[in-house]
Amino acid sequence: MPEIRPVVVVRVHEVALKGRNRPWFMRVLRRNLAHALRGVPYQDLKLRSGRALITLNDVAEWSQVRERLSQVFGVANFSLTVEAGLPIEEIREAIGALLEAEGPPPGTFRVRAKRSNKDYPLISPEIERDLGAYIQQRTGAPVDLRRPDRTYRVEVLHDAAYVSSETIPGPGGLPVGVSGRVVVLMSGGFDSPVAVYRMMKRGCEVTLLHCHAYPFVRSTSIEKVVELAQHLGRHQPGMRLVIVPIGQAQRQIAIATEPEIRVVLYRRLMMRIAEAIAEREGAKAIVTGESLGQVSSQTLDNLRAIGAAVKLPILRPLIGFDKEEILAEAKRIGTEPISRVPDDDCCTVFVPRHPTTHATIEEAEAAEEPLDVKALVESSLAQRTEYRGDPAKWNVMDALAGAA
Ligand SMILES: Nc1ncnc2c1ncn2[C@@H]1O[C@H](COP(=O)(O)OP(=O)(O)OP(=O)(O)O)[C@@H](O)[C@H]1O
Repeated sequence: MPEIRPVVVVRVHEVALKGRNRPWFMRVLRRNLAHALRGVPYQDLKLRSGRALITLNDVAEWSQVRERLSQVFGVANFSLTVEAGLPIEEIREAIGALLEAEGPPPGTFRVRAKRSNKDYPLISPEIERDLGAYIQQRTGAPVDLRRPDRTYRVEVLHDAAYVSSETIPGPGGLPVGVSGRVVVLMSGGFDSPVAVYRMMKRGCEVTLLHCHAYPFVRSTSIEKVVELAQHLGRHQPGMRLVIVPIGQAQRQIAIATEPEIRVVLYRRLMMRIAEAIAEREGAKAIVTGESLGQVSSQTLDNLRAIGAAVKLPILRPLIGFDKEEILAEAKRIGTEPISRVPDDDCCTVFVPRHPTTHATIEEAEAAEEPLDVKALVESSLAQRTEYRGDPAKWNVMDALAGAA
């Protein structure tokens, strides 16, 4: 019996592998896998034939690796495998080792073979027949090609073969980093963290931006956003968070403008701050957690008046979602318990109970006329706190000191 070498085979969707971007795509995935596996002991992580192979020192490492891989976008599925040499006898032995470790199939079984090594002397159906006969002879289990109770998978690469019995679905999506960077406007609420998750799943690196009115209101939203960023940082190497106090700017807006339009003006201020940060960060779009008609500030008219303050595209991944759908996703991705903590929304300071629901761009621009908008953006930005590096080391006190 050969020594069992446990190797986790990580697979990506075929479609993502097409074209000239493939090597780069795989390198980004490799970086993200290494990030997800930090602190977990494993022997080696390498790329082979459009897969990532993680060699473990011991099968005992598997449960931790399995848990971490479920956080890595771009992973279609993965399996714990036994590595074998290329000769069919060695692949048989590896199947034997797998049967010894896991026991016989729970009922019927089939073998599925796939060759990236097209020079291999046997074609896939021949490999399947050979190994199927071997398993049958060893265990007596019957073959069922249509609806087997267990499928053994064999992947023949150029320098080794890998056999496995369980395929675990990954989160799918694209590796974080292949789609470019966005700035996400992040409150402490339920929606924006879900918007962050959605954008990361489509391959975007995110810089989070939180605006707050501390010390005019409590600091809870800042604490929540730092915690949310730490939680979401599991998916992205190099998470970034920028915290900007806008209480002073809001006060100046409140002095110079009618109450009904202030929420729209606060949002336009946030958009401009986001655009300034996007420029510094090399981000190509601004993202919000807005969903149409959810609250009074999210009517089509107001979204238009708010969006007109900036030139960058504004992406709203949740625009067509119901609150229940967003909440269900927030629970699934683990941000709901953090978002649930009550906080003070900075957009409610100095505003009436019934703000306008149908602002026009002209009204917003006219209301801003007495204000030096550029100076408001710059003075707010000057007080920002930037968090980079390992989110586990981020300290809320830095942002509070910056705003005091
Ligand atoms: N203090 C803030 N800092 C940065 N962005 C914010 C802030 N408040 C709101 N936003 C952005 O505006 C969007 C709409 O916020 P609003 O408070 O109107 O709705 P919401 O449904 O409560 O959203 P959320 O659940 O994300 O707070 C948020 O999803 C977020 O993208």
